[in-house]
Amino acid sequence: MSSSNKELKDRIKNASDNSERFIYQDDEAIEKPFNWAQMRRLFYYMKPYKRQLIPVIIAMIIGTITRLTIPALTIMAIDKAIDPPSGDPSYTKLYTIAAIMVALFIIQWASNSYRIKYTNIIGQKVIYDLRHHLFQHIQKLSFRFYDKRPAGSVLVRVTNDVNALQDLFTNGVVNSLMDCVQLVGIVVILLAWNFKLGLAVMITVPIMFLVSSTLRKRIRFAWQDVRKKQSRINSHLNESIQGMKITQAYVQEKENMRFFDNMNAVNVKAWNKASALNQAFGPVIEITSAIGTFILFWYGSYLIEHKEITVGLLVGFANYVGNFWDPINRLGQVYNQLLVAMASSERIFEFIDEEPTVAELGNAMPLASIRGDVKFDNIIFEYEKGRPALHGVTIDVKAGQSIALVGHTGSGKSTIINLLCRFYDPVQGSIRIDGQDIRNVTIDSLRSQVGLVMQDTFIFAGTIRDNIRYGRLDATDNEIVEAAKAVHAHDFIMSLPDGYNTEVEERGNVLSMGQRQLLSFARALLADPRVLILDEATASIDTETELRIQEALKALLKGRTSFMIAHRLSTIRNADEIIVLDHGRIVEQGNHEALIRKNGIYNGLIEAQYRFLSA
Ligand SMILES: Nc1ncnc2c1ncn2[C@@H]1O[C@H](COP(=O)(O)OP(=O)(O)OP(=O)(O)O)[C@@H](O)[C@H]1O
Repeated sequence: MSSSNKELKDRIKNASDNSERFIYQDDEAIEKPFNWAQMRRLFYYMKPYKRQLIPVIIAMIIGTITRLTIPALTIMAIDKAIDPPSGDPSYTKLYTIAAIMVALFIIQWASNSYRIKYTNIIGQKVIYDLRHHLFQHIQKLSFRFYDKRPAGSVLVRVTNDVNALQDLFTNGVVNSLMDCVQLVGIVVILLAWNFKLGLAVMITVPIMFLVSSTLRKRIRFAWQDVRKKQSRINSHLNESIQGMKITQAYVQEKENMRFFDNMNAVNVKAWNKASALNQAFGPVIEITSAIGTFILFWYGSYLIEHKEITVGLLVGFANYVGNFWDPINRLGQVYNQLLVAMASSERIFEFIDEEPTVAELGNAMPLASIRGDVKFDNIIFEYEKGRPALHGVTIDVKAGQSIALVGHTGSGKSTIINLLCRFYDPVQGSIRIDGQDIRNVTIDSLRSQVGLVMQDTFIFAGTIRDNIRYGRLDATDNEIVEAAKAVHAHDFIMSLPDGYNTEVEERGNVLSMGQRQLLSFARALLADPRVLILDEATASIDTETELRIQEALKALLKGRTSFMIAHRLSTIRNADEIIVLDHGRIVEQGNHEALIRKNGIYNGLIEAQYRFLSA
């Protein structure tokens, strides 16, 4: 429901940042001082397009020369053709000058069009390269990097920060070069034609510069504030949408709305302020340039009276002075862009300079086809210095064996699988597959032979078929169906409206938990890894699905070495070996019967968690 005008006005007036419930990290680039080293680094991205830039710069020079020539022709038209000293107007001269002017306008138009078109094309290529480089790099970064940052902040750098450089690369660089040439050209011409009048006209330049830079600075800060507010709205929206189910479940809609309204109003308030400042800019500039024009005509007519200049020259001066403020204005704008670009590029380079903590050795060899023997040798690992998550874990697994990892929450089960996939490297000890230390082999060759089925099955937006194919992109449709059949997913897929062509949304919200599990099994089976890691879903499912999943698991695990973070008793029971973890240590090990007989920690865990199932 919309609020009344007065209510809305009051809300905007009283909106305040301080009433915020959550703290959002500001992820918008503010500005940074100019930094040459960074600028050089940015320009490095333009290097591949050096040759393409040459015709653009030539077009820019032609455009500038023609622009500077046209007012000179106006003077000529007045002083030599319309009102020559002889007092006898010459139409032939006038037509010739007019024809030259038309030709120059056409040349100017053509060169400007060329320049604008190609600066945009080159700029977009540079932005493409930069985004490509950044994304390529962040894909290589290790889990430690992502542990420290919310996904949103990574996203902002790949999108907003790169976008912030767009203007600089597409228009900024070439246009400012053009503006500088034009400014210097005008100053030289004006002073050469009439030093005194030139100087008089330029008195307003420092005033204009001072006024414009002060005002611009305030406008810049005001818009930055708007962006900050908008980015908070984005963060809040992102969180709200993701947490919508919880909001509705806890009936927090009203509170959420109140909070959102405040943010919304804070944003409008900031926008109003920035926009008011923006509107003040135009008149201030116009008044200053009007003062310049006044000086020109006042002093110019004085000089005409004293026969120091001609009428044509005064008209020419007026023309040039008119062309004077635009470049000054644009240079001010580019300066603003540059400061924001400094902040954005600093943030981009911070990511690009980040080295993956799990690095591939220079002489790493691809891991040859493995059998699947896995050995953890006295592994010590810590996520944060001084807080070990694993204290000397040794596990020896023969190819084809299935291992169930059990233990209380936080006992180190996921850590073991993180290390086996080499998402992190141990602080001490080694992990060997078929006798080879996994640090000595290429990461791709390792991960392509170690399959991972996560608890939170990730379903991508696309068809069911594409989602299964993600396991092996060159799999045929037939292989996909075979994999689905093997893990008993075929029947439910066929019952969907379009079978394998059914479109599923990102994260697969339309599929049930069990169905998602089966899809991820099919995906893993297609990839056919020798070593399989499975983080079993914790959600309880009905007995029929449970049975189907157990059947599917059997098919999936057959002939593979497997590590399972098992939550279901049926899965744990079927494992060849159960490893019981407690606070990062292996405290018990053996098969289900042996461990139950032992009547130790495992028995306690099973008693506590699965009593109702095993009864
Ligand atoms: N990214 C991380 N950064 C810092 N500490 C972490 C990180 N991930 C896990 N830990 C810590 O390491 C320890 C082991 O965690 P791990 O995730 O391996 O436990 P888990 O047995 O898999 O638990 P759960 O059953 O709840 O998933 C815990 O104390 C946890 O707080």
